[in-house]
Amino acid sequence: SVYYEKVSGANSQLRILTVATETNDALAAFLASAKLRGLPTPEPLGLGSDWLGGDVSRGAGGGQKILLMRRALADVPDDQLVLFSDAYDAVFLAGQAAIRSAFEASGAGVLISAERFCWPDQSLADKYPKPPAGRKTAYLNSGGYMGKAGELRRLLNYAPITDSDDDQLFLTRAFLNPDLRQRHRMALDYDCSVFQTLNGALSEVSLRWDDSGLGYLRNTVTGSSPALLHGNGPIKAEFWRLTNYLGRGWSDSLGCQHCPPMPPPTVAQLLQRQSELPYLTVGVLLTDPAPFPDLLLARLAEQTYPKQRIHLRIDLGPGASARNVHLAVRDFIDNPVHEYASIVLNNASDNLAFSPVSARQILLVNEYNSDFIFFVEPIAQLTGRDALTQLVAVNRSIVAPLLVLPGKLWSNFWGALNADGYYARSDDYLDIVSDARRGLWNVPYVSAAYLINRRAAQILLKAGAFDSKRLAASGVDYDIDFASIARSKNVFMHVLNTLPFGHLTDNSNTTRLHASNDLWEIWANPVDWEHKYMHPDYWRFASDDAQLGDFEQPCPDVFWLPLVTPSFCHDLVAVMESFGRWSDGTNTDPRLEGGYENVPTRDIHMRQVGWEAHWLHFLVKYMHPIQLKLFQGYSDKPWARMNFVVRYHPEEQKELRPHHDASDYTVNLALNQVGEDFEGGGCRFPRYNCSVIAPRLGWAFVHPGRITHLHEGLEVTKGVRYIFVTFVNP
Ligand SMILES: O=C(O)CCC(=O)C(=O)O
Ligand SMILES: [Fe+2]
Repeated sequence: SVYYEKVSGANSQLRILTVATETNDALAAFLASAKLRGLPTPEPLGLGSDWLGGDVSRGAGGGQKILLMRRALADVPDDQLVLFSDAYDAVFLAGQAAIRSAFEASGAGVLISAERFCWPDQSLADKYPKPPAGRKTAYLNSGGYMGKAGELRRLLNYAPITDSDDDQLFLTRAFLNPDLRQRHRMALDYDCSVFQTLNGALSEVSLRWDDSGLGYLRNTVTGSSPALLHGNGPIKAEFWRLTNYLGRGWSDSLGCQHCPPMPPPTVAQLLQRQSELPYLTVGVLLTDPAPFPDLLLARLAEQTYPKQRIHLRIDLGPGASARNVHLAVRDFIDNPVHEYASIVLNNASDNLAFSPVSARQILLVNEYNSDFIFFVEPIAQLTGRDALTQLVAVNRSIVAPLLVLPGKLWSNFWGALNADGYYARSDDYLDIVSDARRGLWNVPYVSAAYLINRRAAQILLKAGAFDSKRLAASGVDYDIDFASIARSKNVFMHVLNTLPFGHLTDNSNTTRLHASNDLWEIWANPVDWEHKYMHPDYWRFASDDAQLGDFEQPCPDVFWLPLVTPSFCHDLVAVMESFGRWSDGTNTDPRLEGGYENVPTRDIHMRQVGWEAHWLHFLVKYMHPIQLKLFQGYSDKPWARMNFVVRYHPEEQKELRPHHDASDYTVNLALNQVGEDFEGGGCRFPRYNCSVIAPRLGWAFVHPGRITHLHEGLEVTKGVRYIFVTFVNP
């Protein structure tokens, strides 16, 4: 746990030195961890200067760190206690008293971090002294050491070193020299009392939380609670994952410690202080095919973040060249109620080179005035109205709202990486995806929708993250490439699930072929499908509570049922009209087995437009529960050979003579509106001298097909009447 102690004088203050040639999220995390533990602010050496120490993630290097330390120590009083730590992969887990007493207990003049692996010169491994029994951290790690300034200064000057020499080799050679080791009382921190290296030690550390919810580690081998955790070597993703729990993030007993304690601000509150709010560019990247573009845009328009602070950009790429995408965008742009700071449509449908990455690049180059850029890909559906507000409030380099494919474990973040840099499941992945753990999570990969702040965008742009030529040459997936550049630049990616923000759609089978592609999504994306196409009142009639008596009967044993939305009706008519091959309404019908239709209508069968299986699925999923209520004891799953849209028109077919249907029961669904789209029409049941003459859009009436329910289609006198007729269980 943490100690907040009284500091008696300047000399007794520990000084923490680190090397950081640039500021970034990793340095910020290091500094924040020191602050959280009440430690003096670490002093970064070399800020703003060029890093000359080589790429230490690939090979040896880092001598510049030693040189900077020598210079910094030159005028520090001899007996000042100094701790050195790497800056970009370390966090403090304890305060000054714990560090000081662990150092004193070690009896060392210079206490140095120890690790599992002998690096960079493995041939030195057998020159090392044997560690105490049971300790596996036998080798020196130069990322952390401490001692009195005088002792450190003398040690670091024992031999010449250059910027590009290896600092770990430099300290190793000193340690392996018995004279030097003794002279400076050098000791490796085998007990991990101060320094915990993580590489190779993941299974030896266990997460704990103190009573206040502050996270720390217990080393289960040594029994210590190390003061400084170092994500040395190739363990960065695991290291940063652990840090989600090592501050005041999420704890076992308190859960999410930074979730909004109060309800999020209302729209009115936001509007009141909107002039203080940062500007956002929202880039909607409709570059790939994806279902429900209309829902995506409508949900964006529902966001609480004030539109006056949003520059909206919509990019249409060649992959999204479907009729419904273009219609959705046109409807949205034409809607005069939007009050965005600006709104621009970039129609690049004909530009085959236009890709998600080039769309991002164009936006970033052109939109540097905004404080943040929010990229949305077409598979992201932001149902949570506060998503943008919350993402801006957490103010990170990159932050994604958690989006999960409904009913699946597929999401827009990864919790861990495998050795090749691809997906691996972290221990906490399922808890985060299921919202069992809510919070803000530092993760190695995000996709689909995320907010980038301006500083991070500049770094990534400079690093080539949006360079489509480089990307094409690399052959790597855009998202994976982007995340790996962000990681290499210490631009942190977070995923936020403090509130429900939305979900993903599955676009792996999305078609561009039809006039209304979303109808085809009934299997792949049932959640949005129901939202778009099921009548909102349907669920009341399908619920366990509803009974036969709850259904209106316009005629005896003819039942009204709210079934689908106006969008469904509109989309189905569009499919039929764009297909266009209406039957001629004569008795000869080559589509039928016998080739003869006794009571012909001018119609198109579902099979002809490739939507029969979808409708049969609909019947089983949505009509069966209704059937059980309307026709008690008749429990067979519904099936239908005849599913067709009829078109009545005064100059084509205008009516249908009295007949029985080839069905046990018939579903007759009104696809357009009497009074608006046509006049006349309706269905008359002569036995009861009763007609259904005011069909309701999206409602079906359901009636027995034979014996008692002889019926006729009444004359349409003006306009066009469309109905969708299904003969269930012929
Ligand atoms: O026009 C109507 O509503 C009746 C249609 C009909 O009975 C049929 O197509 O079998
Ligand atoms: Fe009929």
